[in-house]
Amino acid sequence: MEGGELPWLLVNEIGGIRGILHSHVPFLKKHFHLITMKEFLENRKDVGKKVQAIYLWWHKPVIDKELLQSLPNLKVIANSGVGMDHLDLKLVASFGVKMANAPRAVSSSTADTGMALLLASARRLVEVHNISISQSMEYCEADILGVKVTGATLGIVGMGSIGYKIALRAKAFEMNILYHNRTRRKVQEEQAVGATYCKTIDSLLQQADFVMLVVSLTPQTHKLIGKRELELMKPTATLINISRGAVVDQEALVAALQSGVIGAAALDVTSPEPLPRDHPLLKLKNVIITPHLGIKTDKATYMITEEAVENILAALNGLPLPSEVLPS
Ligand SMILES: O=C(O)C(=O)CO
Repeated sequence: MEGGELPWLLVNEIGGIRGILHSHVPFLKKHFHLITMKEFLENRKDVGKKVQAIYLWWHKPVIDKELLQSLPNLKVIANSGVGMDHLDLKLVASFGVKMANAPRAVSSSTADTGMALLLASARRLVEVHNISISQSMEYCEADILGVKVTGATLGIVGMGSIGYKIALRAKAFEMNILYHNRTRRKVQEEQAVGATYCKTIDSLLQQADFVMLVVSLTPQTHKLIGKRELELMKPTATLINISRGAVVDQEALVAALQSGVIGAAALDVTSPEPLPRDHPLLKLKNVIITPHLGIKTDKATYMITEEAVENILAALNGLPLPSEVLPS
């Protein structure tokens, strides 16, 4: 690829499972000269000097010391999502490289995914769909009673922009909303969505019919929900995870679901992703698993690319990045 005066942007690949979407390429090409990892690896020395930015799509390419050392003019890495747990922020910053995520583009679609899982689990949509398309016509008589969402209590763990959008949606479903967050939201913000702050996660777990995990994965939230926490939940409660698989102790979750410690789980994220085909979670009737659907809508993914471009251009022009992420 030849690229006039445009800055060089490295992406993992174009298309494929871990590649940027074909439909985003014309927009990216307006601003950058695109280089794939394959092209970079074929001519590491010449290409490496030219790359000024990386756009990470679904956590790829992997950013390690070796790659950073091969890109002496790299200024910025933009991530196609909000979670940055796949990046060693301190390492990247030590190379003088700025980082940005895409919170504006992500929050609504991820909140929709959370609500979709809540509703699908409550009304056992996957189970009844499977019965409906099976040969058996006796499904009307089957004992498939769901959980009433209206009036039920939702506990949101993590009240950032995604958590708050979930609360907005849950309010429309007339749910009682509890939340736990490192810092309490302003009273006006709580009132706007009718959410009550729980100082401890334990009290939220004890009261909620649905617990929705929306925290970032950090050393503090790793296995935040383990055996003890699951045992605090109601035996009828549903755990919904749209954050990261490692926020939950998965072995403890399997045991809790098998023994009726909790009622059900709906998981958009697991550890690892995807789960091995023989994993016990895949065999449980009271579990719904989606493949990290998160932001995946046409509009949201396009907005993510727009947000990434905005951040990259700001960094290359020496301006403040709209969604800069700093190492903590
Ligand atoms: O934004 C992210 O990090 C996501 O995982 C969205 O699902």
